[in-house]
Amino acid sequence: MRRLHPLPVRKRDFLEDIAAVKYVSTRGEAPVLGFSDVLLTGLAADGGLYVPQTWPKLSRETIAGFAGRPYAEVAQAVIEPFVGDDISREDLAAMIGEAYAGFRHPAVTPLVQVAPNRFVLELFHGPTLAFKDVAMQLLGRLMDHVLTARGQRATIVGATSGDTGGAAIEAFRGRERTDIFVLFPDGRVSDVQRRQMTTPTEANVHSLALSGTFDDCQTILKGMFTHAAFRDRVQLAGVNSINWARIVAQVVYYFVAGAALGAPHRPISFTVPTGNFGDILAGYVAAQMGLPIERLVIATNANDILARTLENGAYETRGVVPTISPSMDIQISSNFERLLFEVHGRDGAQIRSLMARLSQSGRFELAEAPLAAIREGFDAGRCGEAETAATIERTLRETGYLLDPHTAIGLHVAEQRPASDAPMVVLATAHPAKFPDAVEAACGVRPALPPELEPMMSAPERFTKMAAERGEIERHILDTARAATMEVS
Ligand SMILES: Cc1ncc(COP(=O)(O)O)c(C=O)c1O
Ligand SMILES: N[C@@H](CCOP(=O)(O)O)C(=O)O
Repeated sequence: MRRLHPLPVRKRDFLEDIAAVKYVSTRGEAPVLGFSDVLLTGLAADGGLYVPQTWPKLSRETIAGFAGRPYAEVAQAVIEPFVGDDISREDLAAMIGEAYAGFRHPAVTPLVQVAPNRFVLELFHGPTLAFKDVAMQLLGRLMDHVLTARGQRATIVGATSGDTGGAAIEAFRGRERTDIFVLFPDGRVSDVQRRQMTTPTEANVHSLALSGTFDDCQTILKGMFTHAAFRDRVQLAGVNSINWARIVAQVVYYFVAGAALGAPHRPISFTVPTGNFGDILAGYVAAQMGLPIERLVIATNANDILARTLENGAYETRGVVPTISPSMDIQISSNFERLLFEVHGRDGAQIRSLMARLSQSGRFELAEAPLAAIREGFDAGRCGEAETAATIERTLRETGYLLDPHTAIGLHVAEQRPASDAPMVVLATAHPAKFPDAVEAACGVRPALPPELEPMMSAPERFTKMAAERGEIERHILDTARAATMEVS
């Protein structure tokens, strides 16, 4: 632990726009809320996702000034305009300082050069070795802060394809005001990921292994949020990237990397291993705030719905295929809805219509103009199983750098891109030690866990196996959650 004291707080006048931001739903029919309410609400009551009414802007001088500054200082400048007056500047600074003090690297998210003009942004130095920690360590503190101020409790439910679950449990374990339930697809996560969810002994932690895929877990979760009686009775809150606070915390590292590589004086490109579209959406937000981004490149595994959509304009779900990058085994990318909202002129009615078509027929077609608007900022590429393994092996052989399978997908897709003067940053979303079997099979090297995580590999596991059936899961939560208070229909 390096720093537990609040950071020195800078004056607000270095921001162009500090007005308190209000949030609207992508489906246009939920109440307009402030930051703290959005934080506790998760999914909007109309099934949409909250986005800020306007995008705060950072000046070029502010962005240039981020170069070489401590991570926590940049985080304060980027996050504060989204929080507004809901949380005091001093409290926010203290929470940011604490959230990143425990990271294993002093830079929090260091950049590593792997080729001329190509960099890996290591996002895995948090407690559970995944990029999720960057947002989740702050989210746990923010929620606790708001719940304490309001004298409330909450029941957190999260859906995970492997990493969100462990990071959320780590952030909320033992917290007095929350119970946390994590739904994960049984048999479809790595041993390390499963043990991060099943070995914590705190009474407020509940891991549920569902027979199904991540998409089943996420659909059940969204169903709970639109089941008003259940939602109210357990005081439901969410920690997936449907929660706007998750996205905001992930915007920070785009600015950190961009400024380190010369922004705003030159544009930067980012390739992002993508599943639920939260991480790359944070890049889009950074661009809206003023970071010059040349391209945002979506990298997918065989579950390539987003790559297909960019190719032919049809967003069409297919069955989830298990891969050696299990955290990206996702076909319904929740946060794509936030981008759809932007490219449809923020028209909630159009988003309701697209989402209704998706739930009725598993597909919708994008009109020409919104598709063109998406293609203006984003590219996409896919990487198969053999290419993922080959990228791990070749990168280790040629550079000595050991990739996890998700990051390997990003690097492979980045390598296929035409040459450009803009530096390319590949987001390294997980530490290779989370996927030791896949990494060893690819390159013969078995990455070791940091010593403090070793004991969990032989600790007893505790989890409940359940069918992917929302009613049964809701009953289980009602029986177990300490925040449940009244009858539900
Ligand atoms: C290791 C890893 N890489 C990439 C992703 C995809 O990120 P997102 O869901 O934000 O698109 C995930 C899961 O979210 C992940 O855990
Ligand atoms: N890949 C994620 C899936 C959930 O994504 P989230 O960012 O919406 O929480 C995981 O590892 O659980």
